[in-house]
Parts: sequence; structure tokens; C-alpha cells
Amino acid sequence: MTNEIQSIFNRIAPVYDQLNDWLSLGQHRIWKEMAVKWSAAKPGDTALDLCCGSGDLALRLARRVGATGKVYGVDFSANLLEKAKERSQKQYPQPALALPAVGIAWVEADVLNLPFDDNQFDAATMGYGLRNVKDISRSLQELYRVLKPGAKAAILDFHRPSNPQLRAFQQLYLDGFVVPVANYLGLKEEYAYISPSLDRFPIGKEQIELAHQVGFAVATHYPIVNGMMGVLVLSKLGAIS
Ligand SMILES: C/C(=C\Cc1cc(O)c2ccccc2c1O)CCC[C@H](C)CCC[C@H](C)CCCC(C)C
Ligand SMILES: C[S@@+](CC[C@H](N)C(=O)[O-])C[C@H]1O[C@@H](n2cnc3c(N)ncnc32)[C@H](O)[C@@H]1O
Repeated sequence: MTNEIQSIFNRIAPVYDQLNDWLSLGQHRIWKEMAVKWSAAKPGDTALDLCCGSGDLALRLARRVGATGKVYGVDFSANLLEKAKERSQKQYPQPALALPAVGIAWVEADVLNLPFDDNQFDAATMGYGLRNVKDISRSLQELYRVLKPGAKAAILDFHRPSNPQLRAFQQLYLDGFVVPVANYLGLKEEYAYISPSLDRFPIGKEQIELAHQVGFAVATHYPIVNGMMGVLVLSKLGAIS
């Protein structure tokens, strides 16, 4: 059964990538590269991108792990996953009979119930997903379960700056620029959803607390874009030898 969040992302799929470029003035690419770097993914790794949407972060991870690595992109929006498949075929065209040379698998699933065994992944990313899941703790628990001991994850999302002027600017940017541009494309309700979702999203130190509660040994939140965005970097303790 399709839930409300799934429907929002299925509806915005046709314009999602174009709007991310317009609305962030291209800056989302830099923020995503920071997340990939902080995930510490390296050549040959098996990496996971949760809530992969149209695949932007997963494709960046794929470049990082290289031809000897493998990336799994997971999302529950069939329409955004379709975009991800189109993008990966465009970036890595495959001759008709060749075996897959680039290891990206697109998986349609709920990140609250990951279809993977325990201790599978060397690194993980999640971009603008944590704020949208129904149960943040459960999502972190699932992430913890599938990471190998010693692995890292980097979670990029909006953040509320503590400075009142910056918070006011952020609100103005969302209400006065993002929503009107989306409205022009008939997607006002969908983009108006960002602001209340940000209001109820735990701030950095609360995210750290939730991560510790599910078992992450190290959790650090890095505010970026003057605290309007943030990256939560998590480490699962390595095996004791
Ligand atoms: C990748 C970006 C946004 C992802 C995104 C997340 C969501 O939760 C959504 C929910 C519903 C619809 C769409 C989305 C969605 O696209 C990129 C960021 C785009 C932002 C709208 C830009 C906001 C920027 C900061 C508030 C201010 C930055 C100012 C700077 C000068 C660019
Ligand atoms: C804002 S988009 C981010 C897409 C991509 N990571 C990016 O940075 O462009 C949020 C994504 O989270 C997905 N999502 C939200 N809750 C989910 C869940 N429980 N399971 C799987 N995907 C989920 C949505 O379908 C959507 O593609």
C-alpha cells in the first residue's frame, strides 16, 4: 500500500533533479560530496545509499568505490527509482550482451525493513531521507544492523540553525522562494511539506543521542551551510581482536 510520503515523492519525480539544482543554486552537489567523503567509502567497498531517490548520491558513491566496488541504492518510490535507473544507464551505458560492469543495484524497499543480512556494508550514506522516515530510531537501528563492524555512515539533511536570524532566513527561503517555484510547477503542497518536516526533525545533538541509543559507538553532527544543513557521521565499533 502506498503511504503519503511515498505519494509525495512519486509525484515530484519528473522534476525532482531539476528543482534540486534550481532551489539550492547547484549547492546540493557539494553537500552530497561532503557526505560521500565523510562516509569514508573507498575503492572496492560494498556501499549502501538509503533513501536514494533518483540516485544522485548513490552515483557519487559508485564513483568512489570504483569498478571493483558495489553500491546498493534503496528507496520506496518506484518513480524516483525509475529515474535512478535511467541516470545510471546514461552515465554507464552497457553494450547489449555485456555483463554489468558498474555495480549499482537499485532496490525498491522500505528502509525501516532493509532486505539485507547483518554486517554487509563497508560504508553508507543517506541524503534527505532521515527527516522523511516514519520512525527515525528504527531507521538508525536498521542502518546499524547492516553495517560491518568498523564501518561509517554519513547522513545529510536539513538542520535548524540556532542563530535566530539564520533560522528566519531559512524559513523565508523555504516559504518565499522554494514553495512559490514549486507552485509554478503545480507542486506547492509537496514542497510546502519540507518546512513542517524540518520543524519536527531532531536537531544535531538529539540525532547524536538517538544514534548512541541504537548502538553507534561514535556519532558526530557537523553543521554545514551556516547550520541550515547538517551531516551526522556515525561509526559502528570494530571487532575487538
Ligand atoms: C537535495 C535538496 C533537497 C531535497 C528534498 C528534501 C525533501 O525533504 C523534500 C520534500 C518534499 C519535496 C522535495 C524535497 C526535496 O527536494 C536540495 C535542497 C533544496 C532546498 C529546497 C534548498 C534549501 C536551501 C536552504 C534552506 C538555504 C540555502 C541557501 C543557499 C544560498 C542555497
Ligand atoms: C528528499 S528525497 C532524497 C533523495 C536523494 N537521497 C537525494 O538526496 O536527492 C527523500 C527520499 O526518501 C525516500 N523515503 C522516505 N521514506 C522512506 C522509507 N521509509 N523507505 C524508503 N525510502 C524512503 C523517498 O521516497 C525519497 O526518495
